[in-house]
Amino acid sequence: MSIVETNPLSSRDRLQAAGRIVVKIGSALLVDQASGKLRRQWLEGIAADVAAIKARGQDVVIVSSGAIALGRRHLGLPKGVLKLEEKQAAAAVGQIRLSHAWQDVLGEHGLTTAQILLTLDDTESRRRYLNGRSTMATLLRLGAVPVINENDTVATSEIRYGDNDRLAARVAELATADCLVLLSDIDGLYTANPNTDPSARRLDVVTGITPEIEAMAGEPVSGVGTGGMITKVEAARVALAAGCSMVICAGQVERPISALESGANCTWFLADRSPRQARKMWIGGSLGPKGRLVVDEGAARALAQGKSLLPAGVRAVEGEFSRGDAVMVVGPEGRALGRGLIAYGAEDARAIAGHKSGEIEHILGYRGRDEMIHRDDLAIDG
Ligand SMILES: Nc1ncnc2c1ncn2[C@@H]1O[C@H](COP(=O)(O)OP(=O)(O)O)[C@@H](O)[C@H]1O
Ligand SMILES: N[C@@H](CCC(=O)OP(=O)(O)O)C(=O)O
Repeated sequence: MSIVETNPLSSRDRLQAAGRIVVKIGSALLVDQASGKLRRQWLEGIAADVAAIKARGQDVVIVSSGAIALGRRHLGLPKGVLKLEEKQAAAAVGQIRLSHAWQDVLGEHGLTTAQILLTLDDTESRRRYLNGRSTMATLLRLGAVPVINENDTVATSEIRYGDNDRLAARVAELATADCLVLLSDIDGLYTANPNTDPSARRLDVVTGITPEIEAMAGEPVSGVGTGGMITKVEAARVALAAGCSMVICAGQVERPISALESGANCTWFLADRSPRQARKMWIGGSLGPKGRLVVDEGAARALAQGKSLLPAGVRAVEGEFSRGDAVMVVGPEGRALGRGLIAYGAEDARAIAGHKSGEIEHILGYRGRDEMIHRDDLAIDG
């Protein structure tokens, strides 16, 4: 049975223990349904919450919906379901307003906002995923608050996440976050849709996405947003697999994250591994290696200590592969040491093998990564 009745740790403990938190905000919270206008005061409240988390030294990434809901009014589009091209046009108009609003409210707290618009391809294609990951890591290291949305204007139906719950889970994975907060119009997952079933009760904690949990979420709903509970449960599946715990709580209150920390109702979906462990399991287990790197004794020792693989320690590069592919790493006597995602294609890897990282730019004509395989992208055996 995967449903636990009580939550041994408080939400405050869980949120404060996280190094990196992704907060997903649905359209219905950001945009007033009747007027189609931005809910400015509410936005100021959430900005204050974000600033408080940042002040504790934690990283925050925001996944903000609302571009379509905000843009449609300015284009004079009718109420009701829009055609895809109308949604795309509305998103183009709404996104710029949404980003400005975030910049204003976060700027009040001295925070720098960074806009990232993603398409499904950006997280599903390994190469683009690695680029996104490294940009995200750099922004966070420099103290910015990334505000992310789907790039609705270019994403057509086959290549869309379609809802920001799943996008948020992919972002949590991309950012190696350990906590994903879904601010919703409801305070958690209920045993059935509480709007139609008065006997439905809210779960405090879920530890695995079983068919029973999926059945509770029911069918997707539509309104100003998209999704419903099923997309949140799917998001939980992705987040938990990435070692990121997820919480659903009500977002309508003035400072929803403060409210959560003060004990507001919610449902926690608890991960059973850390994001780092999850990533290593994924690299070690599910990716077929496309090539082999033979490393020297010094590099083998460094890898065993959890360090990155530098080009200087690579003696030979075998096989054909692209940047971001999985490769085997073997020691000087051919002993398998583990696997990793390589930062260079085969040709460039051969060119820089045996050279110091400082020579990369001179050899390749561009300044690539210092590491052949970064330690976060390595799964070393034993
Ligand atoms: N088992 C369930 N528990 C909670 N809500 C459910 C459940 N099944 C369906 N729902 C519906 O899903 C809605 C939340 O999804 P949605 O409105 O898309 O949220 P958001 O706008 O925050 O993304 C709830 O308000 C409720 O109507
Ligand atoms: N990317 C879209 C939002 C899609 C979406 O999932 O909305 P919601 O269900 O309100 O989180 C937009 O900005 O309008």
